[in-house]
Amino acid sequence: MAARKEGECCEDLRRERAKCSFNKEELTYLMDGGKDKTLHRRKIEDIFLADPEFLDPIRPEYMSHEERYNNELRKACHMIRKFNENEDMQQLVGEMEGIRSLMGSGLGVALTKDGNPLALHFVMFLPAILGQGTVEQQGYWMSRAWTGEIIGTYAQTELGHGTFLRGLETTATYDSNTQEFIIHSPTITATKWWPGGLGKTVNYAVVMAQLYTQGKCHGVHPFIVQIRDEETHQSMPGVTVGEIGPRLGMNTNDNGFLRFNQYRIPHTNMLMKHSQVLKDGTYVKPANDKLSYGTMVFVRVAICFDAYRQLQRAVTIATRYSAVRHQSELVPGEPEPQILEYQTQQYKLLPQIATVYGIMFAANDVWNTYNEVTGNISEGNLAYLPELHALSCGLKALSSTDATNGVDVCRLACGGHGYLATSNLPRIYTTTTAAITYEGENTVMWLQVARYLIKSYHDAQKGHRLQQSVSYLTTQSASAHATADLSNTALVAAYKQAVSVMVSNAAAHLQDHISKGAVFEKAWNSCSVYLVKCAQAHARYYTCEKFVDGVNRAELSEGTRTVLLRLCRLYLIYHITINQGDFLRSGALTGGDISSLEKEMADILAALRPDAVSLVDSFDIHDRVLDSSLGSWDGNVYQRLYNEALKSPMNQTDVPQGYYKYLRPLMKANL
Ligand SMILES: CCCCCCCC(=O)SCCNC(=O)CCNC(=O)[C@H](O)C(C)(C)COP(=O)(O)OP(=O)(O)OC[C@H]1O[C@@H](n2cnc3c(N)ncnc32)[C@H](O)[C@@H]1OP(=O)(O)O
Ligand SMILES: Cc1cc2nc3c(=O)[nH]c(=O)nc-3n(C[C@H](O)[C@H](O)[C@H](O)COP(=O)(O)OP(=O)(O)OC[C@H]3O[C@@H](n4cnc5c(N)ncnc54)[C@H](O)[C@@H]3O)c2cc1C
Repeated sequence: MAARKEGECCEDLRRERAKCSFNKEELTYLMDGGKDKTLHRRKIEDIFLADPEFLDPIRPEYMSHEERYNNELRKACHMIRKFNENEDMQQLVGEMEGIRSLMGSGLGVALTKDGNPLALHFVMFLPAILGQGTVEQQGYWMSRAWTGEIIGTYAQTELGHGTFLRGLETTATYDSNTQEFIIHSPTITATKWWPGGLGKTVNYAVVMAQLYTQGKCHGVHPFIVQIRDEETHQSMPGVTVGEIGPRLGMNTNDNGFLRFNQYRIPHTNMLMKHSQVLKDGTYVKPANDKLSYGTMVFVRVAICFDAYRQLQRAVTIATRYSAVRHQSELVPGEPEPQILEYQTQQYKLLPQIATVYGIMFAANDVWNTYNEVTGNISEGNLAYLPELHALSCGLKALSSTDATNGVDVCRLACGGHGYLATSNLPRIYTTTTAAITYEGENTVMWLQVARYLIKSYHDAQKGHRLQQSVSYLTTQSASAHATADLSNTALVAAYKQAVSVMVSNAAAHLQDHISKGAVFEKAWNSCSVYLVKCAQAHARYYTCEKFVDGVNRAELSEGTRTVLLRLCRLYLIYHITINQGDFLRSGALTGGDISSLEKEMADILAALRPDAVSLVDSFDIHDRVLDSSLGSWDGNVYQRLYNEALKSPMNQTDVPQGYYKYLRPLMKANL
């Protein structure tokens, strides 16, 4: 593949690549999960990227909203057809994981650009059927949905409520006479608002609605609802559906609105894996009423993978550009250095490379936990559900925040050119930041983690055994850091101690408010800024621990392990230095420790500097997936910027229409 061949690059990048101290392929294999998987991924990329159907006639930024939607829909449908029509392709791409990569942050971002109208079908509609449907329901709906015979989305959020699910207003009232549910939107705020693909693309949706049967409300449950006619694609009688208008980014996802007027669906359309309504209207409770939130748990875990892949792209662009860009003088009279020579630039970029690995190791761990816990749930054991919920909320919030901040740091690190659409950094940013809001707004996610931490803290006080991710709340004490041990193990212990003290302080603050007469919920609100900090510190500790474990367990040659250990060390130290107050106040580290760590960080930046370009090369991102004038493999930055500017439709004529209509009359007004 041309974009990966050595030798075809500018002199700056050639020299950078010659300095590489480790085996790049080893890191690529580590990220993909093994050599076979890397080869497999490259093969799929080669097939899809060679297909001219996936090319855009012009940059999507120059198209109208509707043209952009049609262009992305064309490519998304071609992708599904290519997949369905070819058995070899199905074998090659694989099941859910492969198709998710085609639709999402892997290869998908090269095939469709600013949101994929079919993404929610694969990311949430199919998982909702699998996670919430009975075996018979899965058999019926999956066979139709998998091939694209029907297309669906996940319609939960309403105009009035996104976060507070118990406040959703859409109703599903069971009529035992006809054995139907009546779906209804009683108010304007009950209008479903935001679901991807809902506006114009889908003909079905999993609708989350308050279930009423035998005169009683049983809370939010999932229903498969037909939105549009399968032949004409017109909206069904009793259904009003449309698109919600332009957004910060992801504009071709056709996020939509949806209202129901006493709309009837068959009894069989309630997804009944966890709770049931019998034909006579009797309600059968689930083992845990939060099981109907399961689709969100799955997607929160998946978001962690999207987050680091977006950051990988941004930091690849910014690092290569920083090796090609020369600016200012480091030493008066000497040639202008590559901007990557500036320590401040290294401090912007190298921690982002480390963050990619930190999130990756933690995400892999949560993914394994997700599979274990869902396996247990299917056998009736729900003991680990609260821990999984807290981990998935915490890591979703940490990864989307870190990736968004990191992408913006990369954009800023490219100076003015990073602000250009052709750098692709603006689009990567608008896509990444959306994940802070969707699938559970991050502050709300942090507060869920804090709730779990405080509960666990109180359990520990009562002498109960804690689940593994919070077991440190039993064992750590607030004793001052005694030794000069600053090994990775000692730093992870310091993270644990800092959170442990913070959680115990938060519990004391809560108790203080309660002692003064506040009800628990009001006391909680009064402490919530600090509670969020506890949750963030916990998620950071967890990520640090998984990073250290991940590097220790990886099978790597000496040189590759050394570079990965440096990144790991940088990650541990970086977050200590930017949150040093937590470590000092808790007594986990001394001022002297932090000074030593700051010095060490400067040394690590210098040690990693020669490997910077090779580190991002090892992410192995194809030029078409990067889609950036600043970040391509060959480093031919200036020519690409110029060529892209020439393609602007405004440059197809010398004098614009606007000149004759507006400018000339103004300029010649006094003649
Ligand atoms: C390509 C583009 C892809 C884009 C995809 C985007 C798709 C979407 O955005 S879909 C919509 C996503 N929406 C959300 O995520 C909504 C966020 N809100 C929520 O999840 C919940 O309402 C939440 C968690 C905030 C609070 O729920 P609520 O029912 O009020 O529960 P609450 O009273 O706080 O807690 C009750 C208990 O349930 C637990 N709980 C809450 N959620 C869960 C869960 N998912 N699993 C297990 N337990 C849970 C709590 O921990 C708590 O436990 P405990 O009492 O032991 O402490
Ligand atoms: C790009 C995109 C795609 C989306 N796709 C879908 C989709 O496919 N399907 C779907 O159903 N939904 C979708 N959503 C909706 C998304 O899930 C919600 O926007 C999200 O859950 C946040 O809810 P909200 O908008 O009601 O925000 P709000 O809850 O109103 O949040 C507003 C502010 O209030 C704060 N706040 C709210 N509650 C609390 C609390 N308890 N404690 C402290 N602070 C609080 C928040 O932190 C935030 O600062 C999408 C959203 C976006 C942006």
